[in-house]
Amino acid sequence: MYRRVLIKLSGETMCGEGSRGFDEKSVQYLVKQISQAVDFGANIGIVIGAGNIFRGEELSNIPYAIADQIGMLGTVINALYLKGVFQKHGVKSVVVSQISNLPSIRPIHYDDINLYFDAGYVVIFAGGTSNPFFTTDTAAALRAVEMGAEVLIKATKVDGVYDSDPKKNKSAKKIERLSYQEAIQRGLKVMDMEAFSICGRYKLPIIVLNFFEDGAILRAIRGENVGSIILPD
Ligand SMILES: Nc1ncnc2c1ncn2[C@@H]1O[C@H](COP(=O)(O)OP(=O)(O)O)[C@@H](O)[C@H]1O
Ligand SMILES: O=c1ccn([C@@H]2O[C@H](COP(=O)(O)OP(=O)(O)O)[C@@H](O)[C@H]2O)c(=O)[nH]1
Repeated sequence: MYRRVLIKLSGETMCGEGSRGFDEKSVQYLVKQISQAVDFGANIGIVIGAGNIFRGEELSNIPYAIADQIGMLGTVINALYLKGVFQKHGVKSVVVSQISNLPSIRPIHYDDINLYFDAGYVVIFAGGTSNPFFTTDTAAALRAVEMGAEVLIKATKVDGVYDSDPKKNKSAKKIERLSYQEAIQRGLKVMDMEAFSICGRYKLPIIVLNFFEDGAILRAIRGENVGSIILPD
């Protein structure tokens, strides 16, 4: 089992695949998946994307750096939304970020993160890496290392790593176990190369699983075989 886990959630977990905004049923499902992990006793950190609101690449009429800052603000919106629904359902959480000092957001302090976990809070990291030109996959890898996670779970729309994009190639084959090096060399685009590289450097395992498979996150945290795992050689 894993005791300390960083879960990367796509923004689309807020609304359902291919949709936009927030959908009550999707958010209920999300709260259920995270509650299961919290009730199991794991320390949970979350990095959430903003694909349900805005991705920088969607705005081609303004400079990338500015579009990406709008994207990062989207992650702050999602983090606060998540905190709100967690609160409603009795899940204790704290939002931390370096890019926003709103009344419900705290700055990131390493010492405090341990205190939050000791007190049973879910820690939601908002604002990506704080830098344009990156994505929340890279933010997830950085925050996972910073919070001392034992594993990074990428909860996404496919049930693992394939030899090519399974959404585009129906005969793609699943790879249940691989190394960071292999993921980078073969250009497997389920995650950013920067994220693979950071996790590889700090020997942090990555599990890629299907968020829409009920209970998959909990099973992965319990140490069961779910999705694909990326490990050192
Ligand atoms: N080799 C691969 N194995 C699995 N998925 C892949 C691969 N290459 C591309 N993908 C695609 O990557 C997607 C996950 O990445 P991304 O869209 O960034 O997810 P998220 O929105 O969860 O961050 C999958 O839905 C899949 O279509
Ligand atoms: O460190 C970061 C993280 C995110 N973003 C911006 O925020 C958007 C939303 O993040 P992401 O695409 O990772 O969301 P997801 O696909 O996971 O929902 C990105 O498209 C980028 O524009 C950024 O500039 N720097």
